[in-house]
Amino acid sequence: MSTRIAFLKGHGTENDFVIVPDPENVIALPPAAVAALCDRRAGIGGDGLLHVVRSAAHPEAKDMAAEAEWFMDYRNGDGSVAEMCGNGVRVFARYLQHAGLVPEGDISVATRAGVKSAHIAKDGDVTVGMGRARLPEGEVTVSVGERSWPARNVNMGNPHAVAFVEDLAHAGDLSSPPPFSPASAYPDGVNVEFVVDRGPGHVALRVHERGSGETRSCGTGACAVAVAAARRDGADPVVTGTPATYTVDVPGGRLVITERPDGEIEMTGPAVIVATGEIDPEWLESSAR
Ligand SMILES: N[C@@H](CCC[C@H](N)C(=O)O)C(=O)O
Repeated sequence: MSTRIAFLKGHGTENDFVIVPDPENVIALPPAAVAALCDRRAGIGGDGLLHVVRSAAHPEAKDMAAEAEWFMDYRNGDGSVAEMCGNGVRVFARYLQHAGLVPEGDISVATRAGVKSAHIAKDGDVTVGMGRARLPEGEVTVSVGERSWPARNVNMGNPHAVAFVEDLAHAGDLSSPPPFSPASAYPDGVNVEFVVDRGPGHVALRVHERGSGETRSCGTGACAVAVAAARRDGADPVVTGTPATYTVDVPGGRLVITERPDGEIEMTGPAVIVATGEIDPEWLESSAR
């Protein structure tokens, strides 16, 4: 009889993940298997999957092993690979603490977008050092039905288009990717955030995530939104020397994002482990065919 495979389920502001601990990187997780695990009817269900691997055991993370013992091999719900997941890093850190693999306090996590630092509070929030935003030049437009909006191109390790709208309902059905132009702005697809103001330093978003559809939160998206809002509001902490903090409401909760005078972005929010279980390896193998 083959060995059963452990999994956990977790979420951060209701961006939910199947967590598969696999320290030595021996579990086969081709895109079809990931999509089957993330399927909400025929699988466990999740917006994405966190494959937990020792950095030294993963070809994409070996070079980061000296700085970070654990690698977040992140996959979208459709099985595609993404560079980074902000809510995922918080949940990943919470899992490591929950499993006794790291102490409370400060840890490092290797990702495809580099090593991220995380501060874990036992029963509270997790704060992640998300690195700096890149703001590629050029005008971008996103559309939903008959409506179009200018969008800010913000790269948080993964690509985002941030559009300020009058009403979040105008974003309509976000299950399919909103069209954007020019196509050259995002050769690998994009996560699209629609944003409204809620008050000074306070915004709310809806998001279409590349590879997952509309989700109830996106951590990198919230960071991209905070940076786009700051620039729109005339604030650039690197220039002014004053940090810019935005509260970002997402359908699944609230994140607080601060851009510091050195350009580094910090994201704080919840990270919850909700269940543990076992995957039937025969089902997993057949789902990959
Ligand atoms: N939910 C994530 C982002 C996950 C990756 C994204 N869908 C992509 O393809 O870039 C977050 O919290 O940042």
